[in-house]
Amino acid sequence: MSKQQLIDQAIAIRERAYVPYSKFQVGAALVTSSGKVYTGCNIENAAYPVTCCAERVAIFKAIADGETDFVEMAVVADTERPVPPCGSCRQVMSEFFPSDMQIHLTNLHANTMTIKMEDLLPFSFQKSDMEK
Ligand SMILES: O=c1ccn([C@H]2C[C@H](O)[C@@H](CO)O2)c(=O)[nH]1
Ligand SMILES: [Zn+2]
Repeated sequence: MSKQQLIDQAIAIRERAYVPYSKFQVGAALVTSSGKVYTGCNIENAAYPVTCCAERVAIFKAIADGETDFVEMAVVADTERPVPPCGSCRQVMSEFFPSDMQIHLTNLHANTMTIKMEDLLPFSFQKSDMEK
């Protein structure tokens, strides 16, 4: 699975976004250590805050399927710059992704930025912070 193949999967699933409110489609594709790819699109709701972002849909699909080890992710939206994940998604990513995991953020013009988890959410609250 090349970086471009992963981005292509994110672009494809983006078409399934349920976005009657924002009309802003986002797609994500997540690779597990077992080599599987889990994809996600954003799913909105009439009660706006209930919306789930594409990144979390992909992560939660994988977790529910028993996959907990992740190696790479791609996220795409029709943005001017590579799409920046929201704060809630960054926190969920930091729960499951290794600090050196690479996340490819891109747009429909192939402007791509690859960033490590620890740089996407530095000084993040972790499970270990609750253990003295
Ligand atoms: O990285 C992002 C940013 C936004 N959204 C979604 C949430 C909402 O449906 C719409 C507008 O915020 O885009 C994502 O899925 N991922
Ligand atoms: Zn988000």
